[in-house]
Amino acid sequence: MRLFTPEAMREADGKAVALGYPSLLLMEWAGMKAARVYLDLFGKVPAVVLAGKGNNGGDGFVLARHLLLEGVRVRVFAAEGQEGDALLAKRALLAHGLEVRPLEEASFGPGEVLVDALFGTGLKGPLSGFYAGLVEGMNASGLPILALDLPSGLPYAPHVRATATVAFAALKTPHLLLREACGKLYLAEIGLPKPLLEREDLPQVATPEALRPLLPKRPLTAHKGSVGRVGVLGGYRGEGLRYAGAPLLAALGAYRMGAGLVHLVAPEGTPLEPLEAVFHPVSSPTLPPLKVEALAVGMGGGPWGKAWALEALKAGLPTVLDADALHPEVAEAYRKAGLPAVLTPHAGEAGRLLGVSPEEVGKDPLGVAQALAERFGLTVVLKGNPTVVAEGKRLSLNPTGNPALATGGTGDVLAGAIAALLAAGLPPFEAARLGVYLHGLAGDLLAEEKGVGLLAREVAEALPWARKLLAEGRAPWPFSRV
Ligand SMILES: NC(=O)C1=CN([C@@H]2O[C@H](COP(=O)(O)OP(=O)(O)OC[C@H]3O[C@@H](n4cnc5c(N)ncnc54)[C@H](O)[C@@H]3O)[C@@H](O)[C@H]2O)[C@@H](O)CC1
Ligand SMILES: Nc1ncnc2c1ncn2[C@@H]1O[C@H](COP(=O)(O)OP(=O)(O)O)[C@@H](O)[C@H]1O
Ligand SMILES: [K+]
Repeated sequence: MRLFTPEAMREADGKAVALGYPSLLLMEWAGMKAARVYLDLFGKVPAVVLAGKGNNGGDGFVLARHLLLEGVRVRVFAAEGQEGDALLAKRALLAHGLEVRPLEEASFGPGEVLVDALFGTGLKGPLSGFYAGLVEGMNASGLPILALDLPSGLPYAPHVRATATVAFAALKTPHLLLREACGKLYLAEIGLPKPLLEREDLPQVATPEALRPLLPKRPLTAHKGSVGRVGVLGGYRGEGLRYAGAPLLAALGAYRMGAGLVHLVAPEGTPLEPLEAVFHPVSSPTLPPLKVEALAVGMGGGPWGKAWALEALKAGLPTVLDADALHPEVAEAYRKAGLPAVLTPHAGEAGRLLGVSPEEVGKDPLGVAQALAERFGLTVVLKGNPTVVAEGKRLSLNPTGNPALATGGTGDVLAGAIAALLAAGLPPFEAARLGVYLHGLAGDLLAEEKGVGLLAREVAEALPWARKLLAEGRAPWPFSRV
């Protein structure tokens, strides 16, 4: 599935029309599907539809007509000046005898649901004046808001903070990058010819359908030496902060992602856990001879991080570079060696790699992930919400994961998990996408069951559960499809 920009969406709409597909049909399906979502979420609670003068407003008129037909009390306030499909949709509504009043007279109160049909993909620049005030009033009302296509105002401020959003035809960039504003996300099929949605030049959204075939097979004859062995190199012994558990969590992540054997190379004195690992206590960052197919390096490495990574380079294996191994000179060395390495920075580490602030990273995660991938010629996992995976020109956004994962050690688990998939033979981009997806899904399953307060080791323990759901075709979609 591809992530559309508003421009790409307009192009697809335009192509459908050029093929002879009537655009009014798209609008009819959009409004009808949104009405269905409204009924599912709010039943017969009275609706106040706020419609702009563009096609987003047109979707609002269609929704109003369908709600009316279902016996919902609807009040409609609309901007003046509709043309084309939006005007036809307005006339169809008027034919049902409903009054459409000027937007300036908009009023709403307790016991009503607001439908935001003000602006969609046609917004140019931030809202100001009357519209900014209207949007702020809608948010301040505390009433539920169903946004059509996009919460109005996005990607700028101010914007509507929706309870739920129905995205039409495809997910657009703000749906994933500014997800907080969207509330519960629905993706509505509105009848666009399918080939128009297949755009290889756009970023991908990782779907269960696309990832399931990547799951490494486990033949009957599998043994612990045949399904992927992982070496974990990390930890630090000296002055300053010590994350002694970090490499242990990576080892756990690797095992729980299906590794046959995990070798743990860590400073003397590191707890000998998990029990299932093969331990190699060392007095300084060194690479002992290991029979493994992939490495995870840097977790808890502190001042040893760089040395761990440069030692690990000698193995010439697919490697996940995490945490303290994430330095420009390390990434450069792996690029020169032509090794399939996966960098797994969070915003702070990505900023360090590129020489920008974490805030700058947060403003443009897609651009930053791509810039890192191009600069170092490696695979990049830029962690956050959403996590972005980049390699060359390819970009993939991960739809799973939630704020319950914002707790110490979950990134270490991820590094080990991706290394296990590399060891099982997946290419780096695929290992990264699948690892990130399953790690996020594990977090989602746990959050659903327990809420906030997860431990990183529990996330590792939930990886087989996530993997099983995906393998059986039962992985829940993070967005409802209508
Ligand atoms: N064939 C299509 O194009 C379809 C479009 N659909 C809907 O149409 C939407 C896009 O429609 P439009 O392209 O008409 O655009 P919108 O309806 O999103 O908004 C365009 C209107 O907003 C005004 N405007 C733009 N920026 C503004 C600002 N900063 N302050 C105040 N006014 C501003 C423009 O002058 C224009 O009147 C989609 O989001 C979707 O909801 C759906 O009906 C499905 C089919
Ligand atoms: N708000 C959030 N939504 C989704 N995922 C999150 C959120 N916060 C953290 N995560 C995930 O949790 C992990 C945290 O990794 P990281 O910051 O490296 O932690 P640590 O260094 O403690 O292991 C990443 O996979 C990240 O994507
Ligand atoms: K809208």
